Amino acid sequence: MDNYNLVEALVSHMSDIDEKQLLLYAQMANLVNLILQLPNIDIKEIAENFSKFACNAHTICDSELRSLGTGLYPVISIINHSCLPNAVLVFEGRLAVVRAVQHIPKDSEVSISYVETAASTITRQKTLKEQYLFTCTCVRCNKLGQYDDIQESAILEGYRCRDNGCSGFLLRESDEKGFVCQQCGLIRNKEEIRKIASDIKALSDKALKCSSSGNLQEAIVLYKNIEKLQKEVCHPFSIILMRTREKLLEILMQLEEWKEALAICRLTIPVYERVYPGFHPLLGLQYYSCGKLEWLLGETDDAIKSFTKAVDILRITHGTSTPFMKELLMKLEEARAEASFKLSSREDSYITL
Ligand SMILES: C[S@@+](CC[C@H](N)C(=O)[O-])C[C@H]1O[C@@H](n2cnc3c(N)ncnc32)[C@H](O)[C@@H]1O
Repeated sequence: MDNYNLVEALVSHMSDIDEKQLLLYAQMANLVNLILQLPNIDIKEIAENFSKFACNAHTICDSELRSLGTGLYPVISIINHSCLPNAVLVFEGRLAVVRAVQHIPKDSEVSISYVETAASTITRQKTLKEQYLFTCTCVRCNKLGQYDDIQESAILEGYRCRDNGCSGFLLRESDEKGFVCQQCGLIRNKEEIRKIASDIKALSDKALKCSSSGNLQEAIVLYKNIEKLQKEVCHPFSIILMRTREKLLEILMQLEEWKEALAICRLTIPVYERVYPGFHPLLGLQYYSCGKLEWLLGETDDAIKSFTKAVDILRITHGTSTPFMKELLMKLEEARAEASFKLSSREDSYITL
């Protein structure tokens, strides 16, 4: 590396990590020493670099945010985290690009998110503390414990009301026997929820085994059953239900079950809009998937709407000059051309009649 002095300046948190982790880094450093056999090697420095890597490295993704590996970008590592960031980090090949997703006033700090933002405050804070060793005090985290934050967490990771027509969220009853809907007051029995949760767990274990062993047909059946059970217990805007649908979508796409895939993709959109608001790349990409499925299935007008929404977001997060964006813009143009061709053929047939 030409600019090792930048690595030297990175935060390592060596004094904050626990003994078990320290020992692991020391063992890894010894292994490096054994392999390299260099004279004057500083084992402590190598151990410290492992620690630096853990809290400064970024996941390198392709344009569709599929993970490709991990890399240390010392200049990008200057950027702090926020759960409501004003910028995103994307990769163009190996090149790391930070793009603003909102107006950033002069002299204010640029922030990106180190973690999945679609999670409750407690979950986000736990991940940040464990991996990056700090307590986040961003605008979202500062609401921890306030009614809005409790409501948001209960919607994202909690349970739904027993009445299917009610969109309320549930909180634990003071005597811990069940959960009370904060909208209609209905009580949901703890045992009923526990039973469904344990059925979901058993099915999830099986589904995971099936999908990793390539038994996709069986996996689909199991994920559909999981989705059915989760719909009974999870709030309609639950991210747990959303993750199951993402898994279903992924397998349906692999099996080329386009119609069912589109139905599932459409179900995820309102949840994505809620949990990835503004110019979030994941929302843009979900619109893009939706558009591709609609176009494939001949639903050209809907495809144009979805591609347009994808372009509106992804031109901000991904720029407009990458091959990925050029392909999306071309698809939008082709869909528009197809729609006008369909329209003119319809008009021609009216004239003939
Ligand atoms: C990639 S570095 C960011 C740059 C770092 N602040 C520095 O000065 O070198 C990640 C580390 O920065 C600190 N950090 C990042 N975001 C933070 C935030 N929102 N609040 C407090 N500390 C933060 C944490 O110590 C974290 O482990």
